Amino acid sequence: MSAKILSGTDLSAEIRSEVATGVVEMQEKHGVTPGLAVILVGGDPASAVYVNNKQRACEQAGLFSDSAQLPDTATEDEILAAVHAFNEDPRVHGILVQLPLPGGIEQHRIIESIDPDKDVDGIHPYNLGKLMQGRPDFPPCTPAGIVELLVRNGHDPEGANVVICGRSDIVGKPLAALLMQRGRGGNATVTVCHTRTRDLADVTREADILVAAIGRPEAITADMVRDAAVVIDVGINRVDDPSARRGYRLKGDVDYEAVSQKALAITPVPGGVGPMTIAMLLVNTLTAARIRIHGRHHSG
Ligand SMILES: Nc1nc(=O)c2c([nH]1)NC[C@@H]1CN(c3ccc(C(=O)N[C@@H](CCC(=O)O)C(=O)O)cc3)C=[N+]21
Repeated sequence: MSAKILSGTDLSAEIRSEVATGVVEMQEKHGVTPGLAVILVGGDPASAVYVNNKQRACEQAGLFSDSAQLPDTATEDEILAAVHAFNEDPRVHGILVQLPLPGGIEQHRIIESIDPDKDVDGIHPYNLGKLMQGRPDFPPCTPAGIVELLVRNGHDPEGANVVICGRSDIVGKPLAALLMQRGRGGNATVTVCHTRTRDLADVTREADILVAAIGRPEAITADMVRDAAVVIDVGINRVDDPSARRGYRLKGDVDYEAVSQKALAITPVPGGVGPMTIAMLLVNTLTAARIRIHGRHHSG
């Protein structure tokens, strides 16, 4: 058997065009153009690629976009000042601070300085609290993208055993919360695995839906996957490849070749979860603009 490929490239294009329609409607009805600001600290080339992708996606969907690029020597106060400036900027509805921040910066202080109404990443404690209560305004982008990939491809997590490998604040933990909540994309039975999990393969083999968010290339091998499982690969590992255009290749956290022989469906890397993350960032930015216009209760 060869797994069906769940294309994030295709679905993200669909969602971005839905956002574009929403943007035009908002401009016509309210004269408002939703805007996103990205703050990038330091010169990590991978981060710069994502920031460029985000800005290009904004422009294509008709959103306003701005960015602040600070050197990796930036102080906490300088980063706080950049956040504050976008908090006060009326053209900006959403703010994303690219993580991780350089060592020595108190990441939580920066995140907590973001206006929760502009926190389109959904990582401010206020928004994470609402997520835990099953009423998120801004579901974190990568988890939200994974839920859309599942639901819109006919793999509703309701009643399924979902195993998530990885417990980060930005992927594993919020994804578990989304999948276990009541309502659309939820009602799953969720297990979260991590570096201290005993007999990991015994746990992953129970998964109807397996999510790999580990950050190590090909960590999930075929023997860890149940027949006909749906496999979601969140990994975006750069591995050296002198024959590649850029000198590296992207590899997921899943051994794609072997696992796709066994799975029912699988996301590729690149072209899977990555583009979905960006699409959901635009969705959340449109939501943030709606909230500014109508208040938190009518944000849909
Ligand atoms: N506050 C915060 N929020 C984030 O959402 C966030 C972050 N920090 N820090 C870094 C990670 C990573 N991330 C990606 C987004 C898009 C692609 C993406 O578009 N990937 C393409 C390929 C990109 C390439 O060619 O390198 C793909 O998978 O097809 C990848 C990774 C968001 N992140």
